[in-house]
Amino acid sequence: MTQFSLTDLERIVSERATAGTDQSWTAKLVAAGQKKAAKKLGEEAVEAVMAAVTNDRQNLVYESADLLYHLMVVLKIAGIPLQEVMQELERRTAQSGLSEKASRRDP
Ligand SMILES: N=c1c2ncn([C@@H]3O[C@H](COP(=O)(O)OP(=O)(O)OP(=O)(O)O)[C@@H](O)[C@H]3O)c2ncn1[C@@H]1O[C@H](COP(=O)(O)O)[C@@H](O)[C@H]1O
Repeated sequence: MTQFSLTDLERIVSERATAGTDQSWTAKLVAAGQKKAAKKLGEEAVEAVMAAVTNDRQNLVYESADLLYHLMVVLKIAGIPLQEVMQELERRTAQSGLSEKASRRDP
């Protein structure tokens, strides 16, 4: 069982964001801007979806790692701390997804 967490990844992304662009993919993406980073996030999401629908377990693990990493880069560029996302997830634990969906439905 690994001790590595998204908080560790957030710290690494934050540290690498200001590294030399010839030495760091993170720095390169951050320098390229949100449009490029978000595009990469979308590509990795599609790759994860493809792995899921083809039941490619090993690739789904690999693409999920790519997806989470690129999400951390996008959040970094947007200036959104992971903590804020976790707070939103925590807030949602008060209600099931189905009842939340029902509450949004037109009467
Ligand atoms: N987790 C990751 C991680 N996951 C994926 N990637 C990189 O994401 C890039 C995108 O992958 P693709 O195959 O889609 O890239 P590509 O086809 O070459 O991309 P294009 O040029 O076509 O846009 C690759 O260069 C991967 O190496 C990552 N790069 C960095 N990290 C973490 O960030 C740390 C710092 O990395 P650097 O910022 O590169 O020092 C690493 O030690 C890791 O912990």
